[in-house]
Amino acid sequence: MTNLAIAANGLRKSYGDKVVLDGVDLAVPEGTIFSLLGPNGAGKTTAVKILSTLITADAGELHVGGHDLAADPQAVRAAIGVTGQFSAVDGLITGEENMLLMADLHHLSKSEGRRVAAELLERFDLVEAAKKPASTYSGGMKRRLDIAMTLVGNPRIIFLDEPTTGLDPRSRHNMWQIIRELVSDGVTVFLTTQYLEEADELADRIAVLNNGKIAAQGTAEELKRLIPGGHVRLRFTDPATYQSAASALREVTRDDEALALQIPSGGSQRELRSILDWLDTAGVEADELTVHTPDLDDVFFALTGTNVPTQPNQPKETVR
Ligand SMILES: Nc1ncnc2c1ncn2[C@@H]1O[C@H](COP(=O)(O)OP(=O)(O)OP(=O)(O)O)[C@@H](O)[C@H]1O
Repeated sequence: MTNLAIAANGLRKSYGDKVVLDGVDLAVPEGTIFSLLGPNGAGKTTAVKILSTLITADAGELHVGGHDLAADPQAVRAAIGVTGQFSAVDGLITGEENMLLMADLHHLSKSEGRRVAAELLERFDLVEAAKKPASTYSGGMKRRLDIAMTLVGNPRIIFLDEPTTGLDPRSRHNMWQIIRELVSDGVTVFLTTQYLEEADELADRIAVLNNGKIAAQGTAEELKRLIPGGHVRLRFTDPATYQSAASALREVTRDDEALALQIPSGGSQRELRSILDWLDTAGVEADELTVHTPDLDDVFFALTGTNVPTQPNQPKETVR
């Protein structure tokens, strides 16, 4: 059996009357990336704070790194690293000084601290900036420094709370590469994100948190299979043309308001060709044809009824 880096059973947390986590079960195998996905206020940060010992749960059996969270929080702390939405970076001192401070906190000797700091600054492409105050760093550089600081203690499990929120696309891709490299070294990553694309790219398993409960859990592919498949959408501008197309193509879904028809389709070339042939035979000429394949956005919407921001450069429909 695979060892679990993180295991939660029946995790509960309320603030006053507000139930934030309402019996959450999580299982994260060692050396994998797990993504907790949820809209704003779903309780992602609360889950991270509990699992990283910053706050206590009201109920639940929780193990991190094989240690019981309630009985041995100190051992959990020694096994983990946390990079939160609010970074630990001190802007008044340089990147290098931040790293050395971290090395001191981990009781490394002066020479060992210097060696580790130099190695990590190099790895995260911060050598040139190392002697500059961290307040002058870009958002992406600050996040990289933050992760580098987290790695000083050589943690086996890392919690990354929304690590790419606010970063530009290139810094986001850099961060993804860093996360992949961490996992290839055997580290377990627990990642929270509002970006479906990010979970899709990185995570071995994804859990969707909604209203304090896990709405669904699985690989990206498994989650996509939970919702109805793709479709071809035909849009018309002339109501009469729309009506005659709708009666010619009887087994399609109608959207009378939008003058649109939807034909179920997996989106393969073969299927598209046969749909086009069918339309030609029926004499249907739509003003617009779009192919829609289900993605995590659809899953998220179906499960939570919430739209979340996607990347602007990710068109999910191809317009002819
Ligand atoms: N210390 C606190 N006292 C009272 N309510 C709190 C506290 N911390 C969080 N909450 C509430 O708990 C809910 C979950 O918050 P949490 O920060 O875990 O959500 P999140 O999923 O991380 O959201 P975001 O993506 O906005 O960071 C929110 O409604 C929040 O207002």
